[in-house]
Amino acid sequence: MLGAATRHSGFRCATLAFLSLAGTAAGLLLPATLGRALDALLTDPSRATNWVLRCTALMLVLAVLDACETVLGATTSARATAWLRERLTGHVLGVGPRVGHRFGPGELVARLVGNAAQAGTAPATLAGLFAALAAPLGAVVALWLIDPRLALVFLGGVPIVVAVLRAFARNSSRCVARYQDAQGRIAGALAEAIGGARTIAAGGTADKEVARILRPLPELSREGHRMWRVQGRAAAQAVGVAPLLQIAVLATAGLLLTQHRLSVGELLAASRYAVLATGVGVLVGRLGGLVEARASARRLGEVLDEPETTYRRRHLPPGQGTLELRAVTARNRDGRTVLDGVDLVVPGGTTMAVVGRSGAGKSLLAALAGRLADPDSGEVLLDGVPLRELDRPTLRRAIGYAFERPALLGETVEDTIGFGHPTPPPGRVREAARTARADDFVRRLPHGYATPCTAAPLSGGEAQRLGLARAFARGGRLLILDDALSSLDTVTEHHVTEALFRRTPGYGRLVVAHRASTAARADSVTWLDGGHVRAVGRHAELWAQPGYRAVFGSDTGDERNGGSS
Ligand SMILES: Nc1ncnc2c1ncn2[C@@H]1O[C@H](COP(=O)(O)OP(=O)(O)OP(=O)(O)O)[C@@H](O)[C@H]1O
Repeated sequence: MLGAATRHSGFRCATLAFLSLAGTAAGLLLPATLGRALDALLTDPSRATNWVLRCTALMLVLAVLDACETVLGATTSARATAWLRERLTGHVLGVGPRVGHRFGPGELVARLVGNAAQAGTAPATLAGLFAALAAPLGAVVALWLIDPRLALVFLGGVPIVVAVLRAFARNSSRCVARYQDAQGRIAGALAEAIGGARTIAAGGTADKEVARILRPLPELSREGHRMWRVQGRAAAQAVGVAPLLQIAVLATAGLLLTQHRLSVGELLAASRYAVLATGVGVLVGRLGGLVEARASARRLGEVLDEPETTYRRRHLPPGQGTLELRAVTARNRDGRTVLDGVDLVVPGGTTMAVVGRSGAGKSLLAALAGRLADPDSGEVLLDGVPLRELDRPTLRRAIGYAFERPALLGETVEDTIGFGHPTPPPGRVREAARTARADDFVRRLPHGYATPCTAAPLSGGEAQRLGLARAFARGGRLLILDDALSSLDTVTEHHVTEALFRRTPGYGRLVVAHRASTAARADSVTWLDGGHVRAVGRHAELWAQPGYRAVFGSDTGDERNGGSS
């Protein structure tokens, strides 16, 4: 993941590394130039101006390079973050609902926002790290050039510095990973609570919820403190070692000066190179940044590892939306088999209701029927073609969905009904709204169909009618309603199902139903029980069985005709 982000910012990263290295080179030249200027001032003042001017030029170059590095570093991080977020968002939507089931919306948002921003700093940090490494290395070489003994004295203390840095990288990466996990859990619980705000308010459990959301807080605090301790320890050890090394180099340089092997200027240069060579503080900072970026990238990588749904290139032959499930087995995310070898045919041009007790797998079957999920084994076919072999536009044009709680996406009410690709023409949107019995209430909204969704507070039934209108407007040869009629009043439900179930040739309908009235109007009913299809038949025939009646919470025959006749 880090490699991909760095490759994406390749040119900027290379420029940044070049600027950082140029800054390091200028920084390394400065002590030698200062030393020369000092020697010239002491021995031959006529040459001193020249050296002083060189020192001034180097300082100017350093200031300009530093400014460029700051701007380029910030924009490189911003661009890498934007690229990561775009890639991740595309991937999450490409995988489909499965990824939401695995990570939860809060955790995904935390990764997409927080972790992507941290991982996005990696290319700039990496470029800076090279420069931060080059400075001490260059300083040691400079010490060697002044006098090899100075470099040897310094190198004697290097193993301690390396040990400090290694311990820092190892310990801090553990703390950072745990810290980010705790952050993700808080975000996940918060998103759940926001989604369930009504339930929490009704239950009067706000305080308990706050406690639940913030449960990982002590762990967060513990890991945060541990991180500071690791960083503090590394800095303290570095601070302890650095002055000792600097004094050793300076003492050696002083000795060499008394033996006339070094000039005063070289002593000055050596003292500054000793400071540069022990500049572990910058390295610790850069290394810390890289550790955080790596931990974040690991969390993004987990999301990207979730395989995207793949499509093939087949198209559909002419047909009326015949749906077929062949030996379909599907498990939930805990590995429990929900549907076990289900065989089912919904003949084109007919309506089939799917009924069963809560948790029987009706919604899962609806998801498999339109390839919102793939079965673990078996095959789902539309007009004889396996769904896995269809190309995406063909699949999505052929199958329309309406859900129990439709998401009202789009700017206006008209947008939300026409949501999808291609956008249906306005005439079709109105017609679909009339079929779904949504036209009346939409026209009563402040700006009718142009009312922004945010300014249209809708009841559950109204939202469901917009969801139904969306499915009708999109058309297609198979329409799947997953409990999409549950919030409609019985009169509206009657009208909608009449319009929907009217023997309209040309497309099939699969309707997850909880009400006997809905099942009664379908051409046939599939009764799911214990992972299997227990029976397929007409509602009136199945009603004779007590087990079937119990699905609707009734053991009397009163609802035989759906209670609506
Ligand atoms: N798209 C899906 N992918 C994987 N598992 C799913 C999917 N939809 C539902 N499940 C799982 O299938 C099991 C049955 O849930 P499902 O929602 O299908 O039952 P249901 O019969 O529709 O229940 P209810 O009438 O209460 O809505 C659950 O364990 C659920 O987590």
